[in-house]
Amino acid sequence: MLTCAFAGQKKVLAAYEEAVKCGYSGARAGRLHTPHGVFDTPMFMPVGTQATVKAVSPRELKEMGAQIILSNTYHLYLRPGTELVAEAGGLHRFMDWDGGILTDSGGFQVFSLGPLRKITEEGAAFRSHIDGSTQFLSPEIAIKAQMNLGADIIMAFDECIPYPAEYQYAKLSTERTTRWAERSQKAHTRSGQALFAIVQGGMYQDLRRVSANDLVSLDFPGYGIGGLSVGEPKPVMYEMLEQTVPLLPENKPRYLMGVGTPDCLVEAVRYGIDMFDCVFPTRVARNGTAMTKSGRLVVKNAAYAKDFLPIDENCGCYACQNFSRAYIRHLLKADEIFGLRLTTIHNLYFLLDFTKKMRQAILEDRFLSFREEFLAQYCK
Ligand SMILES: N#Cc1ccc(CCNc2nc3cc4nc(N)[nH]c(=O)c4cc3[nH]2)cc1
Ligand SMILES: [Zn+2]
Repeated sequence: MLTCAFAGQKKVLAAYEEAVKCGYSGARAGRLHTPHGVFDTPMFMPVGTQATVKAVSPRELKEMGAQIILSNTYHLYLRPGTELVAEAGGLHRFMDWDGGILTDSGGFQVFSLGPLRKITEEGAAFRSHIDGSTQFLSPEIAIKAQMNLGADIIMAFDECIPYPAEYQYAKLSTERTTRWAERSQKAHTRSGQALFAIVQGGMYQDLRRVSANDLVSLDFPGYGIGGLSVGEPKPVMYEMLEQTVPLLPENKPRYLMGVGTPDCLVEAVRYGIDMFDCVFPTRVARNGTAMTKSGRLVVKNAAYAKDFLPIDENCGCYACQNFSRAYIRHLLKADEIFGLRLTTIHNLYFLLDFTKKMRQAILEDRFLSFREEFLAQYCK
């Protein structure tokens, strides 16, 4: 079963002005117990949408410190089918990954990938982005699919409310997501696997509070915070976190879905978030952009043609330990696959290492100064 122990940062605010300006820090360092191991939080989960984290191997993921990776039910349901994965022995065996796996329920993909979708109380009808066939997902179907895949943590079927959305639509959708969470819970019969609910509510403080309270009363082992990182301004995302996180049980993990960049991670950790996932590091890597503590470095740019330094001299990743910006730029310009492999390895290592540094700062009770120093150097 999933259990957590969190060592929160001391609640005592330092006497000086900055601490009050920064506000209370809800940052905490936890340990997540799953059937595939005990994992440290805060954590970043590399995204392996179609049962592979694009361009890197399970061995490389392990070497860079990945603990839990994310896969998408929507994609694996459409191709190759979750029954096939079950026949192969489940997702861990299928992709040869012995760490933790979390599967998203499809709630986001159906509403962002599947064209011509129709939502009813029963579920969501949509057209497959692969072959245009008419498909249907409901809480029961999504949970059955995730039990077939056999992830350690699975997500309730929900609707990710688009941004912006009218209050009345957000209200009705959030209430339906809560009913779908209850149906997900009833359909979930696989022991040893944790089902997280997903808090919705759009960008409305009152709906966020109602959603959180209703889902907490259904007593899930962990909580995703959905409906964010959907185009809203970052201050609005932080405001929704401020309204939502304090209502969630302190002894259960909080997972902010679809986030993302180190500035958002450090702010969300301050509000008490433990888990993150995002395609950002792997997607921008394939466009030749590297993530650094000072912001993005577009390795493909001509400026790096004769730059024989690594992407980041202080980075311990395979790319920075062995190759120069000039070499990686050459590979990217030549469309050599190894080039985007190296940028992907660097970006994933950067975020995984960043969460490790945040955890250490929390354990040493210096998270707020760590946050201040990082944000002062990082340009978005
Ligand atoms: N590069 C790049 C890049 C591409 C997309 C994004 C946005 C990711 N945001 C996001 N993922 C989500 C997944 C989600 N899954 C579910 N089931 N429900 C959500 O409300 C939800 C909300 C999300 N918001 C961020 C960066
Ligand atoms: Zn590196």
